[in-house]
Amino acid sequence: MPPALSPHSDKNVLHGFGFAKSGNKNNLRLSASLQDFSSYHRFDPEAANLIPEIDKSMTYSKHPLQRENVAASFSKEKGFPGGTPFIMRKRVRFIMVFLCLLFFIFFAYMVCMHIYSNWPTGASKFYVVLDCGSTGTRVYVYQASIDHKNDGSLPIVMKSLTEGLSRKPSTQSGRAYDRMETEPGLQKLVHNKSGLATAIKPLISWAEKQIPQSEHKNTRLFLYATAGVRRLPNADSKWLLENSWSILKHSPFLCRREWVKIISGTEEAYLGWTALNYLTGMLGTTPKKATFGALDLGGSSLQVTFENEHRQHNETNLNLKIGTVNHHLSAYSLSGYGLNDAFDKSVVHLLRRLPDGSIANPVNGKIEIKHPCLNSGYNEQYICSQCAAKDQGSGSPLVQGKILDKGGKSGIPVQLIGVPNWEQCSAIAKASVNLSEWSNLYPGIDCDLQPCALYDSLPRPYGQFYALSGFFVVYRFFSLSPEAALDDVLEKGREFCEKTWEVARNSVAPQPFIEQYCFRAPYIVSLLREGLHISDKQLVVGSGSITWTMGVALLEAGKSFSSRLGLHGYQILQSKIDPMILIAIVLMSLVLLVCALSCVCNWMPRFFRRPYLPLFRHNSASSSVLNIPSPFRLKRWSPMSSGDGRIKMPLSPTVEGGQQTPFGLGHGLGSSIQLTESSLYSSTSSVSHSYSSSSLGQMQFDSSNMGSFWSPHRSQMRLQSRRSQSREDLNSSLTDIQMVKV
Ligand SMILES: Nc1ncnc2c1ncn2[C@@H]1O[C@H](COP(=O)(O)OP(=O)(O)OP(=O)(O)O)[C@@H](O)[C@H]1O
Repeated sequence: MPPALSPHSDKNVLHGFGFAKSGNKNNLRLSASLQDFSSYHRFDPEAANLIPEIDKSMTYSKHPLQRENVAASFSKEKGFPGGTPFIMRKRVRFIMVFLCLLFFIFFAYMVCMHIYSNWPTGASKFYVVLDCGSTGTRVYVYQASIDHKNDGSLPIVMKSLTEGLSRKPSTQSGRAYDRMETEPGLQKLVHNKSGLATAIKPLISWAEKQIPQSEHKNTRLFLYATAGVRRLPNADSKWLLENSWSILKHSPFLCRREWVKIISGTEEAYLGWTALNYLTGMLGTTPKKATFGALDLGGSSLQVTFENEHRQHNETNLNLKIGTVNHHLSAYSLSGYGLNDAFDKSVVHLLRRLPDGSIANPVNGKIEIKHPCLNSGYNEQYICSQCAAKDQGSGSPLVQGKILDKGGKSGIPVQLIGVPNWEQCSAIAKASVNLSEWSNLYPGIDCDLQPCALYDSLPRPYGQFYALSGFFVVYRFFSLSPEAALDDVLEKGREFCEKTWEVARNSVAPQPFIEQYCFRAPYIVSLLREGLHISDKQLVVGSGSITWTMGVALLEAGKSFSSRLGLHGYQILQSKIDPMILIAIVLMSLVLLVCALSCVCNWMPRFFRRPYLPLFRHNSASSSVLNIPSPFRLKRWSPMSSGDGRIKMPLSPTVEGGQQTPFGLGHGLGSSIQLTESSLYSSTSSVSHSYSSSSLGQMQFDSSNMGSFWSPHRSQMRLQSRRSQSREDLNSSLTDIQMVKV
């Protein structure tokens, strides 16, 4: 107990409330609690212009001691050696508080985000993606959910729903893919409303069955068209998209007009790459792992995507940020390099070599083409899509006119006759790959010297690749394992070509394009080796489940989950915080909060300002207004026992006057001490903490317990009834209390 505040001091009695010396600013400052400060800041003696105002307003201003006491009591220069101006100090304090709170908010945010992002979420999201390819239209349904694994991988689980689709081995089923699809591709259904509805509606109905009905409304539906629709005239593709939208807007799913569109070759490329690297566990991992390049071979185009640190080719560059990881991609699409288009090119190639007369005078009205990649005995009509294309040399059409066959295929009908010859077939496959055959490039590209499927402006693929879609289809057709070498493909292709058409057709399960596999075998080998300069060592053949549609769902799910968590680009979704660091952050934020509250004690929650928390009260009595090291200094509180065994409290008038403890807990023991202090101290506080608004507030609480000691005094009643005590009230209270004491 500070001697200057001792109730036993004569000087204290003389000066009323323990202000031992009018000139002792230390002691005087001790008498003011934290709560006083902001209420009485106008008492600052350094703020000269305020003093006359104070003098005028204060009822006790004529009392020299009190006047001096007040001035001394609120002089803060003790806390700031050098006499910093009050406004400056106020600003510093404000900035400190602001910084503390800022840090506290930041740390609290970090902790919340960590907890929130690791919170197991049962909720999953569904996505429906319609892939309108050149070969057909398919629907994919994905279910996405969050799953935090501790291996640094992306915390999104993407599941493809395939209920009702039975996957059979290639010997039993010709269907290479595990998907719901309709044929032909949309590009063959221009201005055919009923055909379009037949192509789309069954897919939507199937998707509806995959997803719980309650989720239909919230399930996003996307229709993305690729190469087949991409190469249509603008008016035709527009018609297709508008009419597709008319069907889809009536579906139970959530669909917008802008989600019904043609995606560019580059988009298709990076979406496929995203799906591949997600499924192989390479996407967005921390630390970053080497990703796989993707070779996605469709019916019409080939998409090439790989991570490329050398970014000299701007038009193919793409920056993809997944989680905290940046991926610099090269992504491009080679139109006309898909399996179906490549076979078409082989027909064009042969057509070009026909004598002019055989085109001008077709046999029985049909142009006959002997194809070295067709089995003997094969003799079928074929609609050549590119035969009506302009001859690159002359600029004139190869064949005049264009017809639509029964299936809606547009092109020139030709009669294909199988005349198998493996060497010639391999040469035609190579010609289909060589860009100089299909462009005005001169001189032609030497496939041994440079990747002859690529323009100079396109970056050469490097690194490890997954060969997807069409590559997978060919491998599956020949029952090759994913590890099989390209020479194995050639071997199988040669064997297949040597069979008669009858034998060849019956050697596999019924499926489309059986006749083309004799060509497809040397074609994919030539495309990889000569067109792209990719060797066996760089290659793995991927499964049919890896499609760009999963990339759509994945990126959508990423957006949706990260925005739900208030995060950006999965950054925090991905971040892993060590539990020890987390604990440190929690502690740090609490310390900062306490610091902030200490700085502005008036902001301290009322709970902490209650007198039954002796720690705080005592502190305020023993420290200066501005120099409070810690509000929680328990050890400094020590109730004293009076000679008669009752509890004595510092500065307690009850002690001096031999007053009984209001709760009758006269024998202060153990845990009762605080309670006793709490009730007793209210009287004490009204004296020693006479400027404390919290004390005043406390007095209100304690009045009912104070019994006769306080109740007769009008001033005390006033104190009890008003929490926000004005200065005048306070002064008059002080005067009254002084009188009581006397
Ligand atoms: N279910 C299937 N069974 C057997 N082969 C198939 C099947 N679906 C497609 N194919 C073959 O695989 C090739 C590639 O098909 P895919 O679906 O990947 O391409 P697409 O999407 O139609 O083409 P693009 O993206 O160029 O428009 C097709 O040309 C076809 O020959």
